[in-house]
Amino acid sequence: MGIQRNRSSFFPILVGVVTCCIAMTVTLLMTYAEYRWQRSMSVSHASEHAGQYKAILGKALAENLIVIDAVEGLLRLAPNPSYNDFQQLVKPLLDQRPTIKQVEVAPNAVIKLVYPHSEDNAIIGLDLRSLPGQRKVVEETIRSQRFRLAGPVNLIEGGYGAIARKPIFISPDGQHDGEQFWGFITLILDVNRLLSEIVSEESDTMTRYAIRGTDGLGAQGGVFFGSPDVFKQPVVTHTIPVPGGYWQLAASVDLSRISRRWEMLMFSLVGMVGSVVVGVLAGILVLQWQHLHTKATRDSLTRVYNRQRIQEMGAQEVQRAQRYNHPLSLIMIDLDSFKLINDRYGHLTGDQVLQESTDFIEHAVRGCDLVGRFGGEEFVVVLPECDVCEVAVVAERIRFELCRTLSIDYQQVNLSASLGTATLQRSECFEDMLNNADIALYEAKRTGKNRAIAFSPHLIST
Ligand SMILES: Nc1nc2c(ncn2[C@@H]2O[C@H](COP(=O)(O)OP(=O)(O)OP(=O)(O)O)[C@@H](O)[C@H]2O)c(=O)[nH]1
Repeated sequence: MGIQRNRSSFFPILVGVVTCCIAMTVTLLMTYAEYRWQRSMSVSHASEHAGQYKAILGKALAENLIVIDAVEGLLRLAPNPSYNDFQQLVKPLLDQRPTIKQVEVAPNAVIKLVYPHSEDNAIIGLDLRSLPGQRKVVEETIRSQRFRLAGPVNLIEGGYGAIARKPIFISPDGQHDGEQFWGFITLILDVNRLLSEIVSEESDTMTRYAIRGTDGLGAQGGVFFGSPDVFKQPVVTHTIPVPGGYWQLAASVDLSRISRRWEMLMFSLVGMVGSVVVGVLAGILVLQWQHLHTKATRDSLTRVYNRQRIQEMGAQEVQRAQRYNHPLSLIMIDLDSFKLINDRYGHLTGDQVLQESTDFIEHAVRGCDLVGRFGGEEFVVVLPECDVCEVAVVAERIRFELCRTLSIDYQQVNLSASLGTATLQRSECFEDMLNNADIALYEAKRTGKNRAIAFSPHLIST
């Protein structure tokens, strides 16, 4: 009985802890699902934007490079155009293309026409082959006859730009494509401005973009926008064709930032606190339920089963015993002259006697026997698997346990009890057993108390 009580007092704690663990597991799973969702959102956001940036950059480059075709058309018509003619053609084109810093025409690789022009323009008359940094590229461009986009590099005229340099080759009549190198048409592109679309739209701090491919070398070229780290674990890469090669644009998502986002931290924190609260509430609920259940089934003074519960359980035991043809017995116990105890020592002492008597009864029976207070100073014990001989032994043991002098508040209280026993017969119900035990108990009282008497039919007639 004692072990059962301990177990039931641990039960609310167990339910609370298990509920808390389940809630925490659910929280962790939901946090992980949220992390996965955020990650896939970030990746698709990065992929979508990278695709847009590729399109924007590709379009901007194509629009800018058209200017070279326009200048080339002019040169084919007039191989030695005046600055005015050159300016009239180029000015409106550059007004619409702010990313072009400069247009240069360099017959035989010597810069002659520059727009926008300034009087002290130091580069007029400059032979491109004399520039240590560009000499190799210039010569390679003439040799390969390839239109190339060099850089981005720091420009001698200041700033950071990419140089789109187209070598022009003419036929002997000077009008058409041919074998003879004529010179260069060069566009200087303001790369920072060109990339401003990306820079300005880079508001999402988790997504980072980078571009590499200095001199059109693609994956082999240097990184000229963003961090090289982006190329370590990119979620998407795009190729942007440029004259003579390609640029490579990549996007990466800083996944560690997702788990550090305040929404995620709040979600986890609220989930954890919520789990503890749910666990505590579940424990309290079970405790309340246990309390109500105990109130409904236990006697408040002695904590053994109350009359209603012992009758329910007794009826179940009768059904079980009859179904499996097993023995079942019942003992009715009545403390002797209890009124006298109350009158002499007071009700409080009487209550204590009832509590101690309960302990003695429980001590005298097996753990599987059911002990209940039937009312007043009357107790009932239901004994499954106990036949007429065994119940006599148990009844005697209880009588012996209850026949003693109790010391309560320095007062000596003499205690004894009378007992009536009944053993289940074939067609009886639990009420019949109670009646029979009561008849036997009455006989025990009548014949001098402090004794146990077994029911037999002849007692009915006496
Ligand atoms: N202290 C206390 N007394 C109770 C309680 N329930 C019933 N009683 C008292 O128990 C006494 C029972 O008295 P009786 O029915 O005359 O029985 P008795 O004095 O034991 O006499 P016999 O049964 O013939 O031995 C009454 O005085 C009731 O008031 C209780 O919960 N606490």
